[in-house]
Amino acid sequence: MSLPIRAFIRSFSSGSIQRSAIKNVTIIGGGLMGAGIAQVAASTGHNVVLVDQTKDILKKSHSSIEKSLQRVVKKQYAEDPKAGEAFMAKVLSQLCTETDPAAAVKSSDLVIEAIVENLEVKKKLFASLDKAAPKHTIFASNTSSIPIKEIAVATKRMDKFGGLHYFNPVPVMKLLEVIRIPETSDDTFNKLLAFGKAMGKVTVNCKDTPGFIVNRLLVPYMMEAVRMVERGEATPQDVDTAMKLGAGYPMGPFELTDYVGLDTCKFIIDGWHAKYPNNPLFDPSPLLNKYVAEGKLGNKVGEGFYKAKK
Ligand SMILES: CC(=O)CC(=O)SCCNC(=O)CCNC(=O)[C@H](O)C(C)(C)COP(=O)(O)OP(=O)(O)OC[C@H]1O[C@@H](n2cnc3c(N)ncnc32)[C@H](O)[C@@H]1OP(=O)(O)O
Ligand SMILES: NC(=O)C1=CN([C@@H]2O[C@H](COP(=O)(O)OP(=O)(O)OC[C@H]3O[C@@H](n4cnc5c(N)ncnc54)[C@H](O)[C@@H]3O)[C@@H](O)[C@H]2O)C=CC1
Repeated sequence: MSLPIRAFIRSFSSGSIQRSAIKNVTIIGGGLMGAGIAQVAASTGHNVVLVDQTKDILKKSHSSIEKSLQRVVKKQYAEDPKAGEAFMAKVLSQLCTETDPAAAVKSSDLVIEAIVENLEVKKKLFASLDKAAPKHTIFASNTSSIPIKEIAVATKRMDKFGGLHYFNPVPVMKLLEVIRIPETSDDTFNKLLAFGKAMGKVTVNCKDTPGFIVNRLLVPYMMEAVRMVERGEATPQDVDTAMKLGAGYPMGPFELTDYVGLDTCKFIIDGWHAKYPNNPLFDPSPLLNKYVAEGKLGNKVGEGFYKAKK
């Protein structure tokens, strides 16, 4: 592990991370992102309720959190396994699961939504949460590509609405994009920034523009790599090798697409294409569509452009 990541993870357990006004956090969606956000929020002293549609899904979320925590603890507490066990028990004791979103937000200071990248589904969820959550509760979406304002209009608390965009894998990636819409109050925005810092993340302020900062640059790059293969100019393997060894990226664009999820990439690009049909950077890709139609969604299902390593 590189030193900065080690120091970052160490700060979880040493209590050196800043505190924020937000203590009780509800995370809706226990997939790739929601599980990671829940893990880091609980590791940094927050009480976390993780919500998904079924108990079976939540069992998988819990076991992925345990595995990821074990990776952290194995390295962090290599010389003191007992303290590692205590840390892990403490983190897990601050995390519970729930299938009823309305029950899960009853004493929540902050709700972070990390469900499927679909505007209508997100709006429906937030409209119902708006009725169930206390007045003071702040709402945030982890959307990769949907304008925050288009989600926020489903609620009557746009002043308490913003975006918290995390990066995969959440326990390792240090960045958090904090997005405000014109209606977001200064108080809400400052609380979101403080919460991000309390989670040990470095925050950047973003406007509600397509893809915020990172995805506006990263997704067109990933899509152009797919188009390069569609045009028969190179193989995925050669593109990945080239970008890792020639540009110093930790993963090539095809490895990264498998890691993010081909379905998520398709949701992003299709959404942007529908909104900005004349921008060639947002053109859909027949090859990506084919893989998604075949159910090759990436590492989360065992296969995408590559077969996932066991
Ligand atoms: C789509 C969106 O909206 C936004 C997005 O998220 S875009 C995607 C952004 N993410 C990226 O770009 C990721 C790019 N890839 C990387 O940075 C790296 O390949 C990686 C951090 C994922 C893995 O790093 P690696 O060196 O190849 O592998 P690995 O050795 O397994 O992991 C590095 C360290 O992180 C730790 N780690 C990796 N995944 C982990 C996880 N899920 N939980 C806990 N620890 C983890 C490992 O234990 C390892 O620690 P040591 O160095 O102490 O051994
Ligand atoms: N995959 C990535 O690298 C990143 C994804 N995101 C965004 O995070 C969100 C989630 O993405 P992933 O975690 O990758 O998806 P995922 O497919 O791994 O997980 C989504 C989870 O949400 C659950 N879900 C769906 N509808 C629900 C509902 N109405 N109520 C409760 N749970 C529901 C699903 O059962 C699933 O477990 C998306 O908006 C995505 O764009 C953001 C950053 C990175």
